[in-house]
Amino acid sequence: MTVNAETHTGGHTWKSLPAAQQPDWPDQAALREVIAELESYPPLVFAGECDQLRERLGAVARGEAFLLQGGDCAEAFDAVGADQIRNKLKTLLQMGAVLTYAGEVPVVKVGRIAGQYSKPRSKPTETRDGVTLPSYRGDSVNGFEFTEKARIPDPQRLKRMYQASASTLNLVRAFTTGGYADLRQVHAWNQDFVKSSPAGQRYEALAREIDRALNFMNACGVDPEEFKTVEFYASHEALILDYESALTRTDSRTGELYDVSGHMVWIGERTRQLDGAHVEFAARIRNPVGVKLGPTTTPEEALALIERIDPGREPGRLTFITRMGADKIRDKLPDLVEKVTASGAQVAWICDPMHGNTFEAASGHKTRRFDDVLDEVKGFFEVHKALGTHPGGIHMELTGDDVTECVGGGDEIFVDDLHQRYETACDPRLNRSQSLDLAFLVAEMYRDQ
Ligand SMILES: O=C[C@H](O)[C@H](O)COP(=O)(O)O
Ligand SMILES: C=C(OP(=O)(O)O)C(=O)O
Repeated sequence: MTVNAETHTGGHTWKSLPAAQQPDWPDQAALREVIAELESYPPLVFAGECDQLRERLGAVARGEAFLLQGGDCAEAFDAVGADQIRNKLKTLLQMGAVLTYAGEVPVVKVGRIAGQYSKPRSKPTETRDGVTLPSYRGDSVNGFEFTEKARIPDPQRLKRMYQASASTLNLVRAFTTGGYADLRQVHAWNQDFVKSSPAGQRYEALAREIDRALNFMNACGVDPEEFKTVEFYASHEALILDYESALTRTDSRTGELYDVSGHMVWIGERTRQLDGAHVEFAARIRNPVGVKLGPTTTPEEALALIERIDPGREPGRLTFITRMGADKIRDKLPDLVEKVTASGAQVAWICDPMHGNTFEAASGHKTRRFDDVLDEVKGFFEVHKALGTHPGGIHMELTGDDVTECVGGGDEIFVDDLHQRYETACDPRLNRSQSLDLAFLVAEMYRDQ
């Protein structure tokens, strides 16, 4: 990986195009200083790892693997402690074990982690009790606290984003390669959970089966190294382009540009304009790229996105993350999948059953019903089954903590419970029990497919 005068030129072509959802930084000179500093920082990931993930996602696109992508809606600078990171990872590892064992499919594990600090918003301002302030846009931009001072965009926060991402990634790497993610730990991941939750008990039964399978293999003299560590990748929305392009570097092996702020980045529903800066940025980097597709997406737009971002039609390069809403997916998805498939492109199709199913409860909490989330995933599987295409994975907002942000699930959360542990800075996440419930149900759907 080299950083030289040329490094960023190819990564700057977005600058002449309209960029949606960018902060209104009040001090441009301060922003320029921060960008220059970020440009001197070392990469957070290695370009070769991005290539490896692209290959893994190629298997997803070809129908040979399943993507589990999940984590916080918005990571927070004050939540980078070991317990919080371990809890998220543990939940994803447990979901991965369920999907691999019960779904009988290799699972590619990607966190919404170590960089998910920036949020696009529906409205630029928020009003409370007659006071109007700029909306919170993620810890990378401004503070969550509803005060004038906190809500002023501060570019120094971009450096904190880098530091928080680096610390998180460091711990994730330690956990996933240092023994914690060894498959023999399937019970340990569940220890604090087994007694308190039906999902935990169901998981324990599955973990016993995995144990028996491992013991059997061991008795046969097979003890694969692959079971001792886990391949785990980091992803986030590439929203704040000044940050992303400051971390875009020329790979010395290939001379190509990589956004080394994470392994995979995606473009959101609000920033996927074909003539916009985000698509231009994504087209220039070699990382695997995701694009969110909401219910208004036309097949022509999807095909144009493929032309821009994946002109070489390389499986794994482009992942379409559909987020239609449970009530729309069965209507809207078939045409997209059919026309994209007919074009010969091999994208990975992933279902985000969260963002199309948000509503405001009477208490004022933004929430989602577990049943709507499940229904969107069901619709996703139905559509792919009818078309003979591959339901490639799920993209979830979840946490390892026992929060009360989404209603329903086996260990049911009611609307009246929402206030108890509502901790998200933006959208509601499934808690650990709801996440595991969902993993079991998705594994069944996958096997039935
Ligand atoms: O996480 C996604 C978006 O940032 C979020 O859904 C926007 O929420 P808002 O409608 O409250 O702005
Ligand atoms: C903003 C997000 O989603 P979308 O772009 O689909 O609304 C998100 O996933 O954080």
